[in-house]
Amino acid sequence: MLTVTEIRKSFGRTQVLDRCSLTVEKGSLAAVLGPSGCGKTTLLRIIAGFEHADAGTVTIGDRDVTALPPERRGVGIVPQEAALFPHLSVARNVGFGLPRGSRERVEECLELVGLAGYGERMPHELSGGQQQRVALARALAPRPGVVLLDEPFNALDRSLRAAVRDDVRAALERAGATAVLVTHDQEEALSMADTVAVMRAGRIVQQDTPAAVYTAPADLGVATFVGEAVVLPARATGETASCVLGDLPRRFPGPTGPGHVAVRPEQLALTHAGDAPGTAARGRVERLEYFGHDAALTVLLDTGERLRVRTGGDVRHRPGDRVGVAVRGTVLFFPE
Ligand SMILES: Nc1ncnc2c1ncn2[C@@H]1O[C@H](COP(=O)(O)OP(=O)(O)OP(=O)(O)O)[C@@H](O)[C@H]1O
Repeated sequence: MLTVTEIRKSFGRTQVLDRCSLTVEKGSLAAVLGPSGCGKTTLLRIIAGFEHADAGTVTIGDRDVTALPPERRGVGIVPQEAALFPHLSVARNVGFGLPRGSRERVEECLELVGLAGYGERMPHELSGGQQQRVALARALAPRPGVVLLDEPFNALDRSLRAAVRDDVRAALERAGATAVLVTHDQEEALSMADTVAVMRAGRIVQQDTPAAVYTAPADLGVATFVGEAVVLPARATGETASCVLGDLPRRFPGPTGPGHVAVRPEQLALTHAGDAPGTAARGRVERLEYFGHDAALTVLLDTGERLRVRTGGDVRHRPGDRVGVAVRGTVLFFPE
């Protein structure tokens, strides 16, 4: 288990981490998700020991490693680009940090990442995805207490990314590794991790399962950063939130007052204008983006707001059409 408690870090006058806390259960993968510049890399560097925190602690298992140098922490790192030694074979790259005569462990680690039999190849004979898996094998080889992955799929092209993600996830699972993945890609975080830690301005503002972060975001910022959301001014009473889309049931009933609702695009349904009873809002389709498996329609409401609505691949509305908008399910309300 990895525990990061109340870390603070400033560079000069700029505070980069502000009471930053993170917990990763043994054998699980946590994704640290946040926009560029929020402090993700600094947090990783502090866990690895390349950077010293101004305050706070880092514990791995039952060891407080806060004051230890990197080589005594038992942390493995997979950098953004594999950074293999080009003149060493795959096996020698993986065995680099191990005592002599560790051939069996090298083989075992290559098998973990699905590259059994590749030991004698040279790095340039591998694809980008295979190189990244070798980098993971190298990080796992000394049996580290924690593996840190710093945006490890950035250098890979899109078509390769999903497959390499699956391979890396499976290898980490087989190795029983406790791992932290840093990413600014929400789909990557939601699909790969056991928990997602959402980072903003040097703090983890919410850490929970992917489903909980998506369906019960801690605040409006998390709701809009993790997944798309249509945000509208609203007024809540206990059970409902009223906005231009009608009086909508709240997912979490709470106090009365002004604030905002967040509606996921897949909760919005379009009807042919006027023909559905109970339609609270009407407007006109402005734009259609077709993605094959689904599509997004931008609707300009008669009241002036714009909504982005997700529909299935079978699109029944065209730009210029008059439509009604209905909301399915419950909505999130955030008081002001
Ligand atoms: N050694 C340093 N000296 C001064 N400022 C630094 C240093 N390292 C990082 N910073 C600043 O700290 C802030 C956070 O940087 P960090 O690299 O941790 O963010 P990040 O979330 O990893 O961003 P990205 O996703 O773009 O890599 C930035 O404003 C950066 O300029």
